[in-house]
Amino acid sequence: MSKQKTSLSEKMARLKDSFVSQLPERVSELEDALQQLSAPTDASNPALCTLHRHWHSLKGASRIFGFNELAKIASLAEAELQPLLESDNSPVDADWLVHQQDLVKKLVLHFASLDQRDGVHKSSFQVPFFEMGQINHHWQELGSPLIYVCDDETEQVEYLEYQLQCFGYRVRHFTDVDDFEQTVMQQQPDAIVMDVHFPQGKTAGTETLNRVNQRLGYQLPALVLSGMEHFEARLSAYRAGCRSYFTKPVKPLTLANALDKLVRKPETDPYQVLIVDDEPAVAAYHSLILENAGIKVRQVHDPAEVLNALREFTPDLILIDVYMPGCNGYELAGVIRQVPEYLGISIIYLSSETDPKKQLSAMEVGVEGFITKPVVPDELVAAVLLRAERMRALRGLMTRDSLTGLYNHTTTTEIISAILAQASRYNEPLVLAALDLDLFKQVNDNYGHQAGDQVLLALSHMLKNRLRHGDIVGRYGGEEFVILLRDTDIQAAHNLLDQLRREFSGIVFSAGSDTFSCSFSVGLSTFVNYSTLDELMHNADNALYQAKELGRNRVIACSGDQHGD
Ligand SMILES: Nc1nc2c(ncn2[C@@H]2O[C@H](COP(=O)(O)OP(=O)(O)OP(=O)(O)O)[C@@H](O)[C@H]2O)c(=O)[nH]1
Repeated sequence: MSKQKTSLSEKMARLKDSFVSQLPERVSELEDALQQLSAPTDASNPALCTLHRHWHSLKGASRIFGFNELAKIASLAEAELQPLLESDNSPVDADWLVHQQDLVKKLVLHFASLDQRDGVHKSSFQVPFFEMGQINHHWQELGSPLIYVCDDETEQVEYLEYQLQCFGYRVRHFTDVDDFEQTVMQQQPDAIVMDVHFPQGKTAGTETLNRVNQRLGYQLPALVLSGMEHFEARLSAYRAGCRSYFTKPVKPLTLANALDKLVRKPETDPYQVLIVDDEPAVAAYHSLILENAGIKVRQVHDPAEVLNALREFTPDLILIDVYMPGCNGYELAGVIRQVPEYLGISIIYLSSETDPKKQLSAMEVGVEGFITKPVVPDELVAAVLLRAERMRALRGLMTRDSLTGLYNHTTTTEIISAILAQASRYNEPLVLAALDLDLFKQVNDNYGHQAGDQVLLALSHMLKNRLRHGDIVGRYGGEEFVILLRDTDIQAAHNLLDQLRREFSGIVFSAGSDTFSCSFSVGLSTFVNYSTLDELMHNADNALYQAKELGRNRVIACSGDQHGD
């Protein structure tokens, strides 16, 4: 068992112990509620509600921690309460009360028998469900993706290697399949571009790939780039796990897009979930399950605190318990839905309520689903991931530019403004770059709008691959981009953008039989404490204007900044 699994099961065992140690308190709460009901009063309903809440939550927690007998007793008691709750203020009869008290006694007896069995709650705690798949963090390494290109046609490959580097890939070239095999067994790349035909055989390339996959025990992300078009070559590629097959010559952008799909990093920001449950142990239990799947969780135990929590924590999804004191889950969902900014957040009930009618009416306040406790951990993770992914995808449609996938104008402005406010507080050095493609109208006019789109795609591709995770890139307008480089001074920003400028102008685009290149100009401005986004943009735009005036294809820093062209 891995270290992580051990510590998880330890945490789970601690939660279970804490549930057990709180049982006497739960029993006295039940006894108090029954005591109140036995006193002759007109207002029996609030006491009935309290009693119902105690039984209900005991049922849920007992099921979660595997105390089935306790859960059965609580469930029976809860069912007996139901008709009384549904009929307005009908009196509680003596027999009914005695039966409820008997159930509490039964609970106490069962609890005592548990306690006599030495260490039962510790040793009986099994967490086999934590054997579920761990998140693959293989992609999250720093730097540009590393590509192995295995092809014995040196000239063609050198050209391709250069082009892929312009798109932000690191490339290592092998002309011999044996060399490739030896290296790949020691260091695996992010993706492979493999030829099929080598001196060792007609399908030696794909056979090598197949063998490597078998030796490693998993499939490396790979695609085939071959001069051969026949079926045997394609079949061997498929058998080696290559779902993409390109015949030479291939456009560098086409290949870069295919590689992008192979090496695409999953969302680097973990999904965020807010759990609202008045039972700290139950909230902690669900929290552990989700955290184990790489999800970031915040717990709130008092419904009145939810709006405060939402001001600091932006969840993709909120999981709400239904039965809570003061404000039930349905009411809380309604309150959250009153706030327009939170209308888009998915809300799911996590409750032991199994009555389908109640579940259905609970969803009327704009709640997306009902997960019944006790949950199967894998199912909870799957349900949460599914909705969180959808939520992110919807958010993506609103915040991203549809052609390039970069932030759109509005979102870029919002994100950069928020970062500037933070940078003022921490004195973080920042540089804003305004980037504009040169003579782009001519590209469209000479080679067509589609060719122009390819240039925009290539540029955004390069920027995404080459900038650091915390940097912000947005498509500000048609052929204008804005970049915020964090924790960077003007000199370093100048060097980086100048390097990108040189590489980008080296990309060869093709339109029909024509080929062409394209360049861009950049204006830079530095962030000084208290400067606003408008000021920064204004300064960067002035510098960009100068760059265009001076002949384009250059990077200029705003004259107030130390570094010129
Ligand atoms: N293909 C394509 N073209 C676009 C898109 N958005 C804007 N454009 C084009 O970008 C061109 C911008 O042209 P101009 O503003 O005259 O600038 P320029 O030709 O790049 O000249 P300089 O900026 O002075 O170097 C226009 O022809 C727009 O139609 C787009 O999404 N796709």
